[in-house]
Parts: sequence; structure tokens; C-alpha cells
Amino acid sequence: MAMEKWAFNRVQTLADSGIQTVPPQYVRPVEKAHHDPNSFQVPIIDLQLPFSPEKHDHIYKDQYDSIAAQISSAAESWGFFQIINHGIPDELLQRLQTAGREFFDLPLEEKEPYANLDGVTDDRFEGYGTKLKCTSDGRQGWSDFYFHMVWPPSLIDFNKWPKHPPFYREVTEEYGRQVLGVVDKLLSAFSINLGLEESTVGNALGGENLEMELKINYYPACPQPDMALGVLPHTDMSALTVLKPNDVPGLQILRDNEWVTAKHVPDTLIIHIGDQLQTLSNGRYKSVLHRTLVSKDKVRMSWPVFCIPPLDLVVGPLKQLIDENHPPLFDAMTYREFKQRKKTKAKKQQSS
Ligand SMILES: O=C(O)CCC(=O)C(=O)O
Ligand SMILES: [Fe+2]
Repeated sequence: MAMEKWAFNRVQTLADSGIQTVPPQYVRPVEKAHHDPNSFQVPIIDLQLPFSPEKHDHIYKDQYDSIAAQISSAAESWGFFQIINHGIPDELLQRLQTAGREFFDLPLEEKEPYANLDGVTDDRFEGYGTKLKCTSDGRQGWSDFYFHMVWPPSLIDFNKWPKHPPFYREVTEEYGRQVLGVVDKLLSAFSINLGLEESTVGNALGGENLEMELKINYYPACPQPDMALGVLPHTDMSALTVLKPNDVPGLQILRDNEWVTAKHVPDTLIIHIGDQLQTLSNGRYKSVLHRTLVSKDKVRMSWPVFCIPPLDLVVGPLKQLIDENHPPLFDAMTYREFKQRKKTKAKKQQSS
């Protein structure tokens, strides 16, 4: 029966079955004890002040420069920071989370029609799913997900968005628009700090054709949380990722060779530098290695928005940053090729 075919593919189904031990494919390698989550504070940057330097007078210019410098320094030393006063209304963030949660709370047979087949090498990977065989030895993360485009409108296929709850579309479209505003500000700040025209980094990512994909991660409660991981260690292929987690901590980044947990700070959005920005900045900004922990009795969820260049745009180190003393550290290639290479590399690691 179809139900049975689905039944063990979803981590949520496995968790709901009441198992008390984690099956072997979810067990992570033994490692040192974790850092105390309370001792780790990710840089928090306040975006309250007016942002575009040319639109404001000198008073704002100084404040702008100071915020832009904070953003850049966090991107250089951490590859990771949080922003407050980002301008996205709290009510919208709450509704976004309610919408995602209501979808995942649906019975399996209402979610499976949106399934995306794992392993399909489509250019665009949209729908409901579970990542299978993440590592060479077939290890898996304790999570299910939903993926779909949120920008630009011309690339959105609403048939691939959840139709339940009914307010999902309105809330998520609005969230996409608002995230784009925040991303514009951040990309301008990176340009200025690299000593370039405000629009340079944004243009190098496609300008008006910059794309955004939303992922919803669903990490069920896990009977043996210390043995599993939600998502396994990775860097994001995006240029920039804007992430809203629910209030269950779990995101970790690798810093000085140690996995450290980001303390949950309400009302912030988390920003990750991804591989494309690392390439564009010729390594000045760091694409940060990260992973997630799971909880014994709480569902963790997160909503990353991946900002990516169009598939056929060539991304390489910005030529303004290259000279005799600063040779290019990364190859230029289309985003499509970058994705294929990264996947092939992961597969080779699987088979070796
Ligand atoms: O859930 C999180 O906090 C991070 C998720 C993540 O890294 C990803 O989906 O790429
Ligand atoms: Fe990630």
C-alpha cells in the first residue's frame, strides 16, 4: 500500500512511531563534549539606522559606515552573525512559523503529494522531502524539509507551494519580499566594505535576477538527541542565507575547530555567508561550516532563505579585488556548474 511505501522515509514518521533508540544511519561519530551553549554569543548587529549612505546626510553616513564595518568584520571572522531591528514585523515572522508548522502537522497523506524525489538532479529542487544518504557511510540527518522558490516572482510555481494552511501563500510571499529588502542592505554593506560601488556585489549576483529559495527544516523530537544530528556539517552553496529558527536552540558552527552552539536570541535573524560570497570576495568573507543538534522533547524548525545567483551566471572573485598580491583563490564558474561540482564531490566521498 502506498502509505507503507512512505512510512519509513520520513523522519517525522519514524519519530512519531515512538521508537526509543536511533537507527544506525542517524548515529553520528563520537566526538568531544560540546561547548557550553550559554558561553557563545554570535555577533549581533542592529540595523535600526537608515541604511543607504547616499540617501542620507553625513550624520547617517558615519552611523552607516559603523554598521557596515560591523557586518563586514563578522563576515570575515565568523562567516555568521545575527541582526536585530531588521524591519521584518514580528507578527509576520510568527505567522510564517505557524504556517510551516501547520503544514508539517498535517497527516502524511496530505504532505506526500508535494514530495520531491530525493536524488533527482533537477536544476530546481522543490517540494517536501527527506535527505537520504548524506555521507560516505550513508549517514542521515534527523530532519525532513520543504523547499520552494520565493523570488523572483517569474520563477515561482505556486503548485509547488503548500496549499494548506490557506494563509501559507500570502504570508510566505510577503516574507520573501521583506527578506529581499534586508538582503539588499547587507549586499550594499559588503560592497562598501570591499571598497566598491554600493551595487557591485548585488550586480555580481545577478542584480534584479538574484534568486531566493525558502527551505523549511523540520527536526522531530529525537529519543537519543546526543547521538544524532539534524543537518550534517556543510557550508551553504548560496551567496547569503537568512535564517529564522524557532525558539529551540540547535544551530552550531565550527569555530577554532570546535562545534559551538549559537545562543538563541529572540527577534533576530541569523545570517550565514555562503560559498558564492566567499568566492566573490576572494576568500575575505568566510562560508561557515555549520550543522544542527536535535532535542529530546521539542520539535525544532528553521526557515532558511538561500540567496543565489541565476543558474547560468558566472561567479568568480571580483576583478577589482585581484592584483599581483591578491591572486584569485577560486575558479570562476556558473552557479549551475558550482552546484554540480559540489554534488559530484559529495558523491565521490560517498563511494570512496
Ligand atoms: O536549522 C538550522 O538552524 C540550519 C539549517 C541549515 O543549515 C540548512 O538547512 O542549510
Ligand atoms: Fe545550512
